[in-house]
Amino acid sequence: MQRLHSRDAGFAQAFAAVVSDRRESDADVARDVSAILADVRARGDAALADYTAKFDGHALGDDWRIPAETCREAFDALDPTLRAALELAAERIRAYHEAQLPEDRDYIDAAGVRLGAKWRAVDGAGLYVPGGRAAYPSSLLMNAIPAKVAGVGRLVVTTPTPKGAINPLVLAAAHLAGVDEVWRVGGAQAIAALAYGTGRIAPVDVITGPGNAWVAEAKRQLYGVVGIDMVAGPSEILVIADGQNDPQWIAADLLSQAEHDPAAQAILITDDGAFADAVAAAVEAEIALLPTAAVARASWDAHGVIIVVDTLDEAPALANALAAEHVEIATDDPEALFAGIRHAGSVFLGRHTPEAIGDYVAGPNHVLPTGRRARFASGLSVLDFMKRTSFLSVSEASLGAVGPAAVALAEAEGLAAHARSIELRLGI
Ligand SMILES: NC(=O)c1ccc[n+]([C@@H]2O[C@H](COP(=O)([O-])OP(=O)(O)OC[C@H]3O[C@@H](n4cnc5c(N)ncnc54)[C@H](O)[C@@H]3O)[C@@H](O)[C@H]2O)c1
Ligand SMILES: N[C@H](CO)Cc1c[nH]c[nH+]1
Ligand SMILES: [Zn+2]
Repeated sequence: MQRLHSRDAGFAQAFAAVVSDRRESDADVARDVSAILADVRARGDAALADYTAKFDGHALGDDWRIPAETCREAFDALDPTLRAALELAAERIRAYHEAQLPEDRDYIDAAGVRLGAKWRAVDGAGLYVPGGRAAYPSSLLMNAIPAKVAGVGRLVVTTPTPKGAINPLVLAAAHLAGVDEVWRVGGAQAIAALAYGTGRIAPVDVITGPGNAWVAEAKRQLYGVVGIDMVAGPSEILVIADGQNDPQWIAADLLSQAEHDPAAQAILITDDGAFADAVAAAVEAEIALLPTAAVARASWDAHGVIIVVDTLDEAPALANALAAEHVEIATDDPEALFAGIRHAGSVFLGRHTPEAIGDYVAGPNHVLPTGRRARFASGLSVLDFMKRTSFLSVSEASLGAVGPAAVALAEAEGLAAHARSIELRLGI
């Protein structure tokens, strides 16, 4: 962990280095991913099986696809408390995303031209559910429920099953969310299979979901062959906290994201130096209690940052430069700082809103842009599974009103056939 003070000489340079920290994807990852994508495109299922053996330690036999029946059985066998938790999460995620459904437009403008747009779902969506270091039934719900709400016809999940171990809660979530296909493949190779198709897996139109550096880079490289939601890579949290917080709570919040991945990042901004010390000590005490200590330790040591500022008024500008996936504001009046936050995947307001509540049950999507992409991207939504087709209808009268201007522009562009197609109808 590195500790900075905004008053120190050299802070601007040190902070710039934090902002440009390339945790997610370096040249090696990009090169390895492009080789994997090319190989899956060329060799299909054989390449998928090879990479699954290499990275997941699992030999695919006749068990590539998990039958719907197995998912239903996993759901039926759930412990009642876990089943209720999954159902609560699903209900809340569904309600939040139903409110995102866009409305078609159809109207006649002042010139008498009928104009509008129709929203339609994609035919097939590939939903990446991470599974390398942890299993993510919550990410299955976060992917599949918006896709269902959008009206996608075919929902295809890919998820790695390291050493062949299948997480039953992921299967139960697939049943609950109405997923059509579950394939036991992960990593860049799974993204390639979804984009190009293989002998077994038919291609999809859009790929969504989070993953580690290889998954995120594969989606980035394949954009254009398929649609993607955004690049949702290793998790990040920025906590802005005054000295009135319990240091243990804040330490736990920082570690909640550090434990995802050695490439994850947790940052604290505070205006209280003694509180910064207390949080640093609490992180050490909390890490010792975690079964995920090794990953959390690697992330905190390599990418953790504590920044002490003179006043929290400095925090929004720093937060906007970081454009973090998650921003927690733990103060009495979080709205005051929230007003200045322009770039963040999701913001958690107040001392009783830990980021982890958003990971599971709050309702907004936890698939969020990382690596400063919140400057231009948003969290996964129903709209990522839909596209808009515009339409127009021009009557003889309204062609008379707007047609001559189009003819003038076509002639100015030197495109005579364009001009004629309008002029002939105008009888010119
Ligand atoms: N941004 C978000 O919205 C969000 C949400 C949830 C999780 N996450 C992130 O998802 C990630 C989950 O990562 P994970 O590793 O547990 O699961 P994962 O499924 O994303 O990755 C596992 C796969 O990575 C591939 N891989 C691992 N090492 C490789 C190597 N050296 N070369 C090529 N491929 C390799 C393997 O194919 C393996 O199957 C974490 O980074 C977590 O922070 C992000
Ligand atoms: N924090 C992750 C997004 O960065 C989502 C998640 C799923 N399960 C636990 N956490
Ligand atoms: Zn999380």
